[in-house]
Order: sequence, then C-alpha cells, then structure tokens
Amino acid sequence: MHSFPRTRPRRNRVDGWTRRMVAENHLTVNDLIWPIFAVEGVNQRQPIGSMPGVERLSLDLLVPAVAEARDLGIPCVALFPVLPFDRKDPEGRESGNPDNLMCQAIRAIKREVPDIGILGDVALDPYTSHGHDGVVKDGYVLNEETVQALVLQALVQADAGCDIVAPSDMMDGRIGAIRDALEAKGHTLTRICAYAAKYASAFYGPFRDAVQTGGLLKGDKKTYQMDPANSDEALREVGLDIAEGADMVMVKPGLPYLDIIRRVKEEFRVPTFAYHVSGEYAMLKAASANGWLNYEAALLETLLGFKRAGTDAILTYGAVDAARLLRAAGQ
Ligand SMILES: NCc1[nH]cc(CCC(=O)O)c1CC(=O)O
Ligand SMILES: [Mg+2]
Repeated sequence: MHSFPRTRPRRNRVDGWTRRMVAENHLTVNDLIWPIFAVEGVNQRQPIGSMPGVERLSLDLLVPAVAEARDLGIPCVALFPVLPFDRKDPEGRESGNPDNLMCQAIRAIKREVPDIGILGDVALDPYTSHGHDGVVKDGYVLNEETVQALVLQALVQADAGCDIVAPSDMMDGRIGAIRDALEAKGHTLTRICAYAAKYASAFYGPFRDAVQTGGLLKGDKKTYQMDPANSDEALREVGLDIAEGADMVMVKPGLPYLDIIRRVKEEFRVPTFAYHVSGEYAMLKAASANGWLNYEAALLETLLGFKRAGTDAILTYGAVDAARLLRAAGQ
C-alpha cells in the first residue's frame, strides 16, 4: 500500500510570499560596515589589483563616497590609512600624530557627513617600516611597548572625533589600557570594538596590497594573531576583552570562522561583528570575473550566512553593493 508524506517541508517553499513569511534570518542595510582606504593627496583614486571594485581614495573623493554610503543607509564606515613609505618607521610613530591622515579623514567625515559612524582601525602595521602590528625587538613584537603606542593612537583618533576605536593588533591587555586612557581624557562614550578573535590568516593578502605592507612584512604574525586550529581560545580572548571594557567584539576572518561567531554569540550575548576580509571578497570577485559564479547572489548569500551564524554587523568590501541590492529588492 502506497503511503504519502503528511509533512512536506516543500509546502512552505512553494511561493515567494510564503518563503518571505517563514524566513528565519534577514539581512538589512543596518548590518553593514564599509571598510575604506584613505591616501594622501588630491584627486587620488587608486584601484587595488587584488580587490576589483575597491579603490584607495584621497579625502576629497573619500568624503563624497562616505556621503553616498550614508544616503544608502549604511550605519558605519571602517577607516584604514595608506601611508607613503617615507612616513613609516620601525616604531610606527606617525600613528600618534594628531594630524595624521587618519585623523584628517575622521575630522573631514565628521564635518561633512556627521550622521554616519566611524570605526577607526587601531594598529601599527600601516605605519611601521616592517609591516608588523607592533614594535619589534629581536624578531618578537613587544607587548607593552606596542600597547603604549596603541593607547596614543586611539586617543588621537578619539580626539579627532572617531566614534568607535577598533584595535586590530591582538596585543594582550590593550583593551583595558585604551579604555582607561579614554575615560581619563573624558572620552566616556567612545566605543571600543575589539578585534577579539583575530586569526593568523592567509586571507589578508589583498588587504596588505591595499595598505602596501605585504612587501615589507618579514615572517608572519603567528606570535600575536590566533592559530586557526583553536576555538576555545577564541572564547578566552573574547572574555578578556569584554572584561577589559570592549563594547563590541569581532571575529576575523569571516566565512572560515562561522563556528567561532556562533560560539562567541551563544556564550557572551554581546554585539558580535564579523570581518568578511579582503581575501574572501577577492575570491568572489575572481570567480565572478571568470563567469564561475554570480557576484551579487553569492555576496548576499554570504552575508546572510553571517546573520544566521549570529553576527550583528559585518565589515565587508561589498557593503555598498549589498546596500544597493537590498534597496533594489525593496528591503
Ligand atoms: N592590523 C592589521 C589588519 N587590519 C585589518 C586587516 C585585514 C583586513 C582584510 O584582509 O580585509 C589586517 C591585516 C593583517 O592583520 O595583516
Ligand atoms: Mg586578546
């Protein structure tokens, strides 16, 4: 005797309105943070070979691009400076200059586009002549000396009007040191987004092209960034950063670490961001350039995957593309 299934999951997939009604997760423009690269000069628009569609922009072009992102409803941009080599030194001292490119960019954006958030990257690698995120001695990145420099860097950015400082260096104790310094200087509402679980990843290659540190870097960052083998350690790192005063935590890279995002979110229930990093973006672009996948569809699916894993916001080079697609879809 033939029997029919009483429960047919396909019934709820039969048409668009049902699918919309039963969808468990949603991607909106409010989930997007757009990383951007600033360069010195005027009328500079420099494409980055390994990141098609991404450009380094001088401030006269960067500010209107940020205004466009604001008009699309993107809540926040993440700022990265690209310095000429002659402004770099072994200690990365330009990072603490209150009039450096980063601070100029923050002030220009706050003046012209006050209603978008600015997340300022705090790390020494764009400023050091060796490309490491810290002060190096005998081949080792010194912790306390580096933290001191990061505190100064965070303070000049906060003074310039940065809303969120985001240490991406992975030194121990830097969140507490930065929090204390911000409080002492009256920056009580400046938020800290900790790159809490940042892995020593092969997916940062195109970013190092973008900030022109790849050719400088000797060795790797394995003595400070995390081992991709580890997962419990990510929870310890996140726990420490929250205890030290982080307002938001980040997992980086994104797709290969969705399990980490899920564990962090379930364990701590704090605002949890993911960084869909340069190499992940480059993969989508390269495959779509070959006609092997559809960039738009794969981007939106990827970003929705971050939401499903428990992410509150996603740093992605595709933020403007995604915002336009969401708007066109009426979302
Ligand atoms: N402070 C370094 C930094 N900040 C953001 C990225 C990578 C971002 C990306 O790949 O998109 C890196 C690279 C690194 O650790 O070498
Ligand atoms: Mg840590």
